[in-house]
Amino acid sequence: MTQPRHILAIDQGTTSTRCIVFDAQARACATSQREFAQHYPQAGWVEHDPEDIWRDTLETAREAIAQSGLGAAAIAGIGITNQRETVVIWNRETGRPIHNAIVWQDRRTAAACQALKDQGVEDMVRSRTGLLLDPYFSGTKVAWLLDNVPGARADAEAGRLAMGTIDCFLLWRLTGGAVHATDITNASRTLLFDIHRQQWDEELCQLLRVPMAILPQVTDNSGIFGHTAPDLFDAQIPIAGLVGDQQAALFGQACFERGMAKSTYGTGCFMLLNTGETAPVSRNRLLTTPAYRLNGKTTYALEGSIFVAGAAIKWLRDGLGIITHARETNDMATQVPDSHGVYMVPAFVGLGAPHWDPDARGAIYGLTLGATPAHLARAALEAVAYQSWDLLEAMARDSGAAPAAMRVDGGMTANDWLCQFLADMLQVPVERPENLETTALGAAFHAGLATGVWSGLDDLSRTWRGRDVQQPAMPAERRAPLIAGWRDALRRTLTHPAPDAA
Ligand SMILES: Nc1ncnc2c1ncn2[C@@H]1O[C@H](COP(=O)(O)OP(=O)(O)O)[C@@H](O)[C@H]1O
Ligand SMILES: O=P(O)(O)OC[C@H](O)CO
Repeated sequence: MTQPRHILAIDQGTTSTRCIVFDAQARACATSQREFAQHYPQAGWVEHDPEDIWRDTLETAREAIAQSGLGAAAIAGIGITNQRETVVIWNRETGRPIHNAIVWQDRRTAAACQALKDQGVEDMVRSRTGLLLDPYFSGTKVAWLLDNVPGARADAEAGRLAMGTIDCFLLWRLTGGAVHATDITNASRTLLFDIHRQQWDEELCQLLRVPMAILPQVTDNSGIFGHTAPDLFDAQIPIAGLVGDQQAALFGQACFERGMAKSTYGTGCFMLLNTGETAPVSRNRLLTTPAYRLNGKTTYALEGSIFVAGAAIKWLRDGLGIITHARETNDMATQVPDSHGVYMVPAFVGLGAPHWDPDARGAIYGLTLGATPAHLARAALEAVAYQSWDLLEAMARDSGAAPAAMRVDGGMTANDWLCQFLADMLQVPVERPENLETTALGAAFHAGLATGVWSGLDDLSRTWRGRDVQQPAMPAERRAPLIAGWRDALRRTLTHPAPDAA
């Protein structure tokens, strides 16, 4: 039989799960996708049912393989990429989760984070993990589960429970409970992992009250981590790539050189800048995060995380009912010459980088009787670009220079108007790739490296194909007052004064 040359990528995102089969030219040849339920048990809380995630993963994987016309035996490997920080705890014996997954957007541990800050440990946590004390990250969510599910803490201490981010949970299920492992990009988002020594940190585990017995083994991004259980597909497939979704997008965009950057516009927006082998501590409240580890060698990135991007467009549709489809916002934004002074600060779940204000809430300023749905839609899109500018500015201050270009991807980048406004605000060319599914592609790349479909990073770089480039075109005298208006709206929304920039 000929050597298998296709890869199945599993992209388990915040609102949907999709599986894509890629060929050796990095072209998608089959796709299957499902949206799944979001649970909001209290204001600021967000949960997912891990059984929904598992069911959708298995069904979409089977559908994509069937649609490709290939059998499972023709799949060289599976690459898993996932919404990061979202955490599940399950029983090792039964494999059943003890509670719903707590999602990255969930704010229930804001008080726990504040209590840790009051102990004066944030600088120590930052220097070891590259993160800040914010409910976004998994560690305080794990402690919440152990404290609130009856019997969980005792079970965890006795080694009966396992914890994992979604990659880890899916790897466990796909291997029939044989492998409890996660990769470095996911481990690094827990607040429990030292990104310099590259191991779980005993002191941090004690500080966050997480027993080390529940933690998974930490791996490179590319390697053979296990095989699918015999009853799942018509052949056992190696699981050969594991990577958090934003690091996957950086990899899928072929940003392998120091100084290259990408920004992904889905539910949230995540901008990552490759910093090479150095892990700089940000002076501007950005995160330092491993981008990938191959053969034990780590490449790092600076990251800016915005919690709400496309989610604001979803709110225009589902909350306000002023649009029927997200794509309508493109035409609405072009129907009006400007936002009519309307600014939206989409702090629906607090604000992430560079402000880190979990208590801020969304606001709309500048409403007059002349404001229309088109102005609101335009303000929601503009907010995404203004927030991106805040990140880029922080990155440029940290690294000495802005990247030469920004590679963009994610569902929102189908919006041409947004891409041009982004270029105008960022003042760098905005490059869209031919394949907008860069997250899934990044996971496929990792799995393909481990299974010999691709030979190395140069081979992967050759597969990257640009679709178009938006050049900055707005005159400075028009841009400056827009940014000033945004800054003013932001200042009115923050619950604490903006930290001084370094
Ligand atoms: N043409 C568009 N204009 C603006 N927003 C869009 C457009 N198409 C999709 N979106 C938004 O993009 C998001 C979906 O992007 P996607 O990358 O699939 O997200 P995720 O992976 O986070 O689930 C949704 O929030 C949707 O509202
Ligand atoms: O599911 P996405 O694509 O919105 O990504 C979520 C991020 O990984 C959260 O850190």
